[in-house]
Amino acid sequence: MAKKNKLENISVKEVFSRIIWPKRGMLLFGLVLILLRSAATIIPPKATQYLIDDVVIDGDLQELKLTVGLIVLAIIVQAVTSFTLTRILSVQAQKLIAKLRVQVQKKILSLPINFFDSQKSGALVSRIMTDVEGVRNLVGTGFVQLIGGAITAVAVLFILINTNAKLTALIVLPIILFGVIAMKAFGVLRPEFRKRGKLNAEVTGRLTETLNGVRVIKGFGAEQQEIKIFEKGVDSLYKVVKKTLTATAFVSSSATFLLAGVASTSILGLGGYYIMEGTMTPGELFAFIGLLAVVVAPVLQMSNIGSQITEAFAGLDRTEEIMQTPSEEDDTSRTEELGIIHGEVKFDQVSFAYEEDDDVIKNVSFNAPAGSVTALVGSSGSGKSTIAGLAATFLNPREGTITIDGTDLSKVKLRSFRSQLGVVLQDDFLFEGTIRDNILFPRPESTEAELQAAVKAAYVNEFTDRFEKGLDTVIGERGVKLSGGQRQRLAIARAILADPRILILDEATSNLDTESESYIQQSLNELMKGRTTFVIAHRLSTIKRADQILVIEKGEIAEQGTHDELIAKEGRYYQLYTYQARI
Ligand SMILES: Nc1ncnc2c1ncn2[C@@H]1O[C@H](COP(=O)(O)OP(=O)(O)OP(=O)(O)O)[C@@H](O)[C@H]1O
Repeated sequence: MAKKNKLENISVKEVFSRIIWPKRGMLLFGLVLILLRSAATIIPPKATQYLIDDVVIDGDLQELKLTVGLIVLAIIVQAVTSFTLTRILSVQAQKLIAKLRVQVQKKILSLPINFFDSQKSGALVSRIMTDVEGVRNLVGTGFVQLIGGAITAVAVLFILINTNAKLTALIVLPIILFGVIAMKAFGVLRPEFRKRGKLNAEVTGRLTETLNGVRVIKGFGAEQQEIKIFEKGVDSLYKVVKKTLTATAFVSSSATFLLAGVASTSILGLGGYYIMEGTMTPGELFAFIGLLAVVVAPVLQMSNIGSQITEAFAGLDRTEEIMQTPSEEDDTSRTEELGIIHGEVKFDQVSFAYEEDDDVIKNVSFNAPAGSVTALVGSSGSGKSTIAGLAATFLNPREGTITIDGTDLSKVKLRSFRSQLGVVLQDDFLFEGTIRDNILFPRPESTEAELQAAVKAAYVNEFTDRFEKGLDTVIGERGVKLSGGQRQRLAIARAILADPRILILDEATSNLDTESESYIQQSLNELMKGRTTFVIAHRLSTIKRADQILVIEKGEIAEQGTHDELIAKEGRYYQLYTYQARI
């Protein structure tokens, strides 16, 4: 079951051990570069002090050249270290983002079907692509700058105390005040950043649905409705972003006001007075102000980085929520590895509920011998898809057992079962690519001969032969559009190639012309041959050739038998058969 939106904060310790520690070598190198850069930033003010107080006064031309040379060198070191730092750390951060995206996508694909029922696909896309981006602030320049900045600030503070303790005291108070403001602001920011991630996912999710459903929206002239919903979503997103911007701006401007404003003007005033008094040289004051900038710059930077890191944590909180959701395979009771199966499926008093205490399948028992075809018929909402979902292990019984060749399906390792399962659904999933890729996708390692055999068995070549590029024709948004019947045959070819022992078939209801219909029937016959098939049947021809028909009513088996038996019985099936043209 998907964990209900209860967000646990990911702890600093966890982030440290999982994200920062593995990159320690590179981060340490980054730190060394930062310290080197900091040392280089201290040189110009100190050298200038020497220049003003000694070199110029002494008129020593040689020393003047040397001092200016040293300043130039320091500036070059600053430039080179800054470049290397950004280059190395940012690239590493992007590498980590790529890795995390892969992990999150893998995890999401491992989650049970009911997780997807409760999530918008667009929202999941945003979780995979956007939520992990924040880590660039942890591994990128952010974290290292935070540490490096703090070390530099403390070191320079010592130099300042050494130069003039009283003046230094003047700047400590505003720095502490700023620290308090920043901490408060970050506390406010984290939930807001998290909310932003959630809203972003929601808006993206709805947008994806809108674009996918554009035919229905236009068909009902409902564009205005969608525009309003999107506007509302975007507006909430904007409001949250505004709030985070306000908090971040408040932090940076209070830093500018307290540190650059209050601290530096007081120093200018008091320092000027000291010069008049003769207790400080102009060079010392100049150096002091220059060094003050070296202290203030990382503190200012820290305020920015602080919010970036807060953002990173918020994103990781959301990623963590996904990573903590139990995967299908996490079920510790799934220990049995299935070998090659015959395919006998038995339902023994199976009940199932989507919502607690509301059984949609009640006490269903039947036996599907290996290689037999079981047709599920019944009115809409009676539970046909749910039974098929149970047989496919997409759902697990609440009560009762389903066995495969006598092994309890709920104890079986999913991979060992699903590798022998095939599903062909209504309006089956085809992706943009060639027809060949679409058929090969469950079994990419198949040989050309196997592929050709599947293509023939499903009568796909009947239409691909007419395409100039045959099986290599691109289909989808930017390629050839296939008709409903052609799509179905392609999906059938895919299933034939996969050669499953158990087949779940949700027959498409679309009306096809007689020629297409006959191709589909023949390819379905080919597909079902020798496989245990559960078919949610809409074609009379499929139902007639089924070994058994289960008539499902309100989650129960109302009748069971072959077509002839059930017609002779003149019960529910007979009614459905005679009153409805299609079942
Ligand atoms: N994911 C779900 N969450 C909650 N309830 C569901 C879910 N899927 C189906 N149901 C409910 O379970 C019942 C059986 O649905 P099911 O899809 O199995 O019926 P069906 O016979 O396949 O219907 P149809 O022929 O219309 O596809 C219905 O009442 C439906 O509303």
